[in-house]
Amino acid sequence: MSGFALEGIDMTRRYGGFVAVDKVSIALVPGEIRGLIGPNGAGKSTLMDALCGRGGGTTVGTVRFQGRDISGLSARARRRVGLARSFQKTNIFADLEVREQISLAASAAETDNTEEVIKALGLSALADRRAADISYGDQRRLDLALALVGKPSVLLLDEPAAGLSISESLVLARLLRELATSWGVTVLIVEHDMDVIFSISDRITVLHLGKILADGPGEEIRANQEVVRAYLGTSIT
Ligand SMILES: Nc1ncnc2c1ncn2[C@@H]1O[C@H](COP(=O)(O)OP(=O)(O)OP(=O)(O)O)[C@@H](O)[C@H]1O
Repeated sequence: MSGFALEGIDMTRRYGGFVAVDKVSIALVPGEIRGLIGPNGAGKSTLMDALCGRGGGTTVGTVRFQGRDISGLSARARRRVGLARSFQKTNIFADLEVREQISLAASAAETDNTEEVIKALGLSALADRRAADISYGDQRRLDLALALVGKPSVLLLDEPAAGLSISESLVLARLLRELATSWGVTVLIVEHDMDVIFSISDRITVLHLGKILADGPGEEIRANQEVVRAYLGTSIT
């Protein structure tokens, strides 16, 4: 056993002749929240896809989940062992009620912790409302609920705070932090909101042009001049 919750070793993904992710290795310790940042097109979503077995292109590399090589498993089988993924675009069905959607996701994941997820995500008061009728911030929380059905031990989150106001983003960040602690979930999160990333990540990995540019605790990343030049610019101090 490696002791890691999730490891990607020498992960490469090509789309035709284009290398979107180039020999990237990443290892998450159980319970950590890892931020994954970098400029547009750096390969962040592609790396998540490669880890969870989704998307097109050709993937090379090894994915280990709690020490077990899962590189040969389909995305569905990886979900079943406990590796969940959420997407930039919301996955919810506008016409279904909140509880119905979570329950549907639960039966697809062959589990039934609908009520537990509703409670943990603070969705009880909205459970009987159609997704179309709740606020965008609540819809993003529902998205997170769908990914958390079945209590996956590793969660890959792609821009969960996209489109949220600063205060909504920070509420979501706090919720994630609490869930990571109380449920022991390990999280890899891609997010362009640097307040969210720096406030919740135990460690941050920076991708640039498909490769790892830096990896370390937040304060180290903020002080890294290469990272500042490639991504953070002067927007963060
Ligand atoms: N299905 C695909 N076919 C061809 N090229 C792709 C495909 N998916 C992604 N790419 C390319 O791979 C590169 C990495 O894309 P990716 O979406 O992973 O970047 P990202 O860091 O997540 O960017 P963003 O922050 O804008 O979401 C980009 O140049 C993108 O155009």
